[in-house]
Amino acid sequence: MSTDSISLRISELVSLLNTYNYQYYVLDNPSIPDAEYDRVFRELQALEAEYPHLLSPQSPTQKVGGVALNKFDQVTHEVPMLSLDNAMTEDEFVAFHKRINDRLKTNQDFEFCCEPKLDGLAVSILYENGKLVRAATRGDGAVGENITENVKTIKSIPLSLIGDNFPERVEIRGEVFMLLDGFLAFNQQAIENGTKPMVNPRNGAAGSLRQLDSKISAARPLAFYAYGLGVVSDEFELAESHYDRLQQVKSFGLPVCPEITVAQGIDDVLDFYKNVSEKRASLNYEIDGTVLKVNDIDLQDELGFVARAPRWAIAYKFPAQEELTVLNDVEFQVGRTGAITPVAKVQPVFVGGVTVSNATLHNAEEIERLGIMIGDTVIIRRAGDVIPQIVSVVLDKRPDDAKIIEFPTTCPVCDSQVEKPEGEAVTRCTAGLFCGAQRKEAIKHFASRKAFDVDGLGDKIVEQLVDEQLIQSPADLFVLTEQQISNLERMGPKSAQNLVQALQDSKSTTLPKFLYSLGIREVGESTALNLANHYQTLENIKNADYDSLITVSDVGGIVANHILAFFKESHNLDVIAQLIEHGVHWPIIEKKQESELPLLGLTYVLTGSLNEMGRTEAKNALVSLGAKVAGSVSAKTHFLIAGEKSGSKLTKAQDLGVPVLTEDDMLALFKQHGVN
Ligand SMILES: NC(=O)c1ccc[n+]([C@@H]2O[C@H](COP(=O)([O-])OP(=O)(O)OC[C@H]3O[C@@H](n4cnc5c(N)ncnc54)[C@H](O)[C@@H]3O)[C@@H](O)[C@H]2O)c1
Ligand SMILES: [Zn+2]
Repeated sequence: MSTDSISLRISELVSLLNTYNYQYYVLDNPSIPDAEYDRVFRELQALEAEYPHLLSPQSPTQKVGGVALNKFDQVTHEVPMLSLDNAMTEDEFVAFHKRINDRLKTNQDFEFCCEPKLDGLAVSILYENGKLVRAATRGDGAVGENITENVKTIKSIPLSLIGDNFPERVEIRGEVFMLLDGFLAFNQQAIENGTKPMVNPRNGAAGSLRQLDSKISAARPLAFYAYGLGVVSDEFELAESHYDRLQQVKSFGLPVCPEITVAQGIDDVLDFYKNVSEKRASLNYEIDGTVLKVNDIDLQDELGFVARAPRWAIAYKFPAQEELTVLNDVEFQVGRTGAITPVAKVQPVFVGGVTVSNATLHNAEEIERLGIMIGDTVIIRRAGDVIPQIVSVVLDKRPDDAKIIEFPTTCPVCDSQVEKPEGEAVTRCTAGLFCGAQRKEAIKHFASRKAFDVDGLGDKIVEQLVDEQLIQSPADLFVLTEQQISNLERMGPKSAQNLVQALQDSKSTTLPKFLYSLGIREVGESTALNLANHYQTLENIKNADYDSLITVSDVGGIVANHILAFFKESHNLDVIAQLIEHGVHWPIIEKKQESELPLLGLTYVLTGSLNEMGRTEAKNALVSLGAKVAGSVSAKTHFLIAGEKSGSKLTKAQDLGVPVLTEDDMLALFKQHGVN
């Protein structure tokens, strides 16, 4: 490369880093992952090292990134707040260790204070006579922003130091970070409210702290750990090691990260790194590596500083959890309950310790929220064992031929209609009985105890039958031969004969059971019973429209739409027709007169355990008498039936003055109306 092209590349890199720094430090809204930033940074560092005459003192490699915004008062740091050099690999850490060993001309193994690298932002907090008087951000290292009022709202930071053994004037430095549970809750709420979620906890913390209105900071889940000192009054006697100084800071009343330990030599440090990386997923805050500091303060002083970082410390980072990649395509997978999930097919990339080529896009709303298109450069995240996610799109890198992602209008597995009920995020295939993706679940449900109750047809057998392609829908069960069944694993001629007999026997059923067996979404046993009582025949139910369906007890708008979608799908109707053709039948239901529904208009709630009958049985009996059975007690509840060990529902009923019946009262009621 000619010097010209090198200096051109250097100025390109400088301008890129300046842009990234601006997005990260000023806007608290980075457009690329840290790993990409670090690569660009290192490329620049390497070029500057090779061509020192091209190194400018204005280069981002010579400065602490960040600026103090004018909207805040400025604070000049009495001792500059620096950054840290970093090591990405064990070799780089070992090289760092050798460098300081050479510099100190020792060959001994000195101590390191080993700390997690907290992923938040550095803050300086000044106490005078034990009172918090000022807090500031790092800014450009020399001048930071006065954020005293915001810092005062952080619960783990004391407004007054404790005890009486602290310096008259002391500046504590540490990291403000966001607690993960609070971060997740905040983002979930933001998505529900249609407001902008935080990109990650680090930027969430920075954005929350750099607010003019301290009420906003106060409402965010921020916390603080101290990891160092700035100015300290001369008279105060500080300990001689970094670790002991942190213990002093702790005795002043400031929190210090409990994971911090002292290690002797390289091997112990590497153990610490390994232990913390294993613990990482279980911590309630994000860390992106370890910070390893020469423990002895005299040695620290001997080593001193370079332009932007101390020589006596290094950030040994974990492999990146966020990386850049390209979205090549989107595939749509159908889950076992019919949910259609878009899966991002990305350019394979090493992230979170493994090579990733797929990431979930969740649903249509997520695609819209991200504004993502095929061909986009995206930030992908893989943390711990969590399925890789697409975090955001790098809009600057969108190619001209980027393609819109089309959500399928029919099921990619069985080509049936899909539905996406209003207000729901999930799109589903409506062919519950027919769809290949849903086959196993649909047939297991069909054969289950409360449905067709086929003796000997457990989940394992259903799976084998489907895997062997002996059945494709519940209707195929009834044409299975003993021969076919006896060839299955753990099945002999005798059990095959029994199973065929059990299938024959199950053909005689009831309309509520039949309806329930179909596995229509959200049509449980009691809804099926209500539908059967209301319409008497399957034909009537198939022909019912929305307005009619919602008049049925227990059926709301959502359930009505599921029922309509189910019977609109011709594949489902085919399976039903086959079932009937194979001899499935049920007795005609006599329409009950209103006089035969003595509990019409009454709402019951069941709680606690019953001795004489199951809860479902009791519920069905109540429904057959016209009652509505609700899941929770409210002012609209007429009676609570409380079995043994009743808990909060009983208390609530008593509070609301809802009459409470015992199991015996209930049995008496059933007896009175001829139900047993
Ligand atoms: N994505 C982007 O666009 C973008 C832009 C700029 C910077 N960055 C990221 O920020 C990094 C540079 O930021 P930086 O200069 O703050 O350096 P740094 O974050 O790599 O290291 C210095 C900082 O570490 C923090 N820290 C956490 N735990 C600590 C501990 N126990 N002891 C001491 N310090 C601790 C302090 O805040 C300190 O200021 C880059 O490497 C990159 O990862 C990303
Ligand atoms: Zn399907």
